Amino acid sequence: MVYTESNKSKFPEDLAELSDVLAKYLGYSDFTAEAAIVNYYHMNSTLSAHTDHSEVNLKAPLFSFSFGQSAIFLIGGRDKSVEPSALLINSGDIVVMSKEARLCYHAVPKILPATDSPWDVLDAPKTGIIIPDNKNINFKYVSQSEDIMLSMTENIDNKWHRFRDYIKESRINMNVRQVLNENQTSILTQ
Ligand SMILES: O=C(O)CCC(=O)C(=O)O
Ligand SMILES: [Fe+2]
Repeated sequence: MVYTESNKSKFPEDLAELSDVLAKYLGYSDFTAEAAIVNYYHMNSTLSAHTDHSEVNLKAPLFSFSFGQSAIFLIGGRDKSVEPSALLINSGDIVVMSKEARLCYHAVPKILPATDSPWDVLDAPKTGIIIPDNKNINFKYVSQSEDIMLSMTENIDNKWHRFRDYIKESRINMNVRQVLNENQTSILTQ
């Protein structure tokens, strides 16, 4: 069993908020972000062909957020006889695996150097960085929005270089799923 009630923690509020905004935008009004895998890739990392089938709810879409270096993403069919298509995934791209694609085989055979490096923008003195005014945003999941705004500002001012040095040679993928069916409150009562 991949998912158990005895081994779980609270889903991060900011990622829940981001997933909710995307779900609403795409028309998936019932989507709830309940589990996420964070994949860390070095330049020589690969992820072999697999399907994501451990969730109780296999109808809900899967949202895949990518940052940093680029990747070749292969997506095939429900079995390995289908020849896959290749997509180039760049930093900031979101792959949505929904409907037929939800249970298709996929893989990451290659990480490629990004041609664009948006993380360097923060080296320039405060150009292009707009911290939104949280008073005008209605958050659904984020409870302490002031804290998030504060840590964003602090990270930009003091800690950004650490992330920038890391991401120059890495790719981070956050793979968000709904686990339970609608009206289901725990993994035990399916
Ligand atoms: O890194 C990616 O783009 C895909 C990751 C993935 O397929 C997974 O976590 O199941
Ligand atoms: Fe996957």
